[in-house]
Amino acid sequence: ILGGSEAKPHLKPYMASLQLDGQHVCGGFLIAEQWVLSAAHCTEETDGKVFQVLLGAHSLTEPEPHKRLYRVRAQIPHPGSNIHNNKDDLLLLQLEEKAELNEHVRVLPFQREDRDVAADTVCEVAGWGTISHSGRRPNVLYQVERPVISRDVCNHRTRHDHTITEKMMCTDSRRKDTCKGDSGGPLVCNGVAEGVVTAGSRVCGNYKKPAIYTRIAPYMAWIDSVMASAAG
Ligand SMILES: O=C(O)c1[nH]c2ccc(F)cc2c1NC(=O)[C@H]1C[C@@H]1c1ccccc1
Repeated sequence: ILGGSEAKPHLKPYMASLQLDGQHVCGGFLIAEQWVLSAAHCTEETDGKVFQVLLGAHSLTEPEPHKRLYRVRAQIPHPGSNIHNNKDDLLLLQLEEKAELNEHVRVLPFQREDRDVAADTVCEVAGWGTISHSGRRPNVLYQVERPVISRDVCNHRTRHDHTITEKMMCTDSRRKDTCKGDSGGPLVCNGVAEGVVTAGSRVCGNYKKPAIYTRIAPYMAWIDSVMASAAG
C-alpha cells in the first residue's frame, strides 16, 4: 500500500495473508467460513506449491492471540485466468477446516448485484504489500482510501488503453495506491467487497496507470458453484 497508513488492528478481520514457507505472497479475504478469495496470478511462480492462509493477523511477524495459519485443501483459479492478461484473475482457496470466527476473524460479504460502483465513490483497500517505491515490506497491515474512476477514463489511450473489461474496475492511483503484495485483497466500498486487487505486475503510484480490480459480482455464479460443489 503506497501513501496509506497502518490499519487499526483487527478492524479488517476478513483480511488474509497467502503465504509460502512463512513468507507473505498475496492478500485475500474470507468470503465464507472455509473459503478465501484472492487473485489467480498469485499462484504463478509458486511451481505448484500450495499456500497457507494466515487469518486474524495484524502483524505478520509478532505473536498475536487470534493469529492462526490454516492449511489449504484446494486452490481453484478461475478457468479463464491466464498469464497473458488480467482477465478472470480470481483464485478460490478452500481451507482444510472451517475458520474459527471471532472478533478478529470474520467473513466479508461481497457484492452480488452486477452494477458498476459510481465514479468518485471512495472505497478502501488494505494489504501487507510494499509501502514505498523502494519496495519496503511492512510487517503490519496498511490501508488506504481510493476513489473509483470510470471505466471510460481508465480505458483512455494514455491510461489502460481499452484493456479494462466490464468485469474490471479502477481506482485513482495518484500517489496513494495498491502495490506488489496487495494483490488478492478486497476493494471495500460501503462495507461490501466490490473488487479484488489484480495481481498482474503494474507500476504503483503513477496516476497514468490506475489500479485495476476484478469486479466480484460478475463471478457470483462461479464462486457459489465452486463452494457448493466442494462443500462438506
Ligand atoms: O502482489 C502481486 O501483484 C503479485 N503478483 C504475483 C504473481 C506471481 C507471484 F509469484 C507473486 C505475485 C505477487 N506478489 C508478490 O510478488 C509478493 C512477494 C511480494 C511481496 C511484496 C510486498 C510484501 C511482501 C511480499
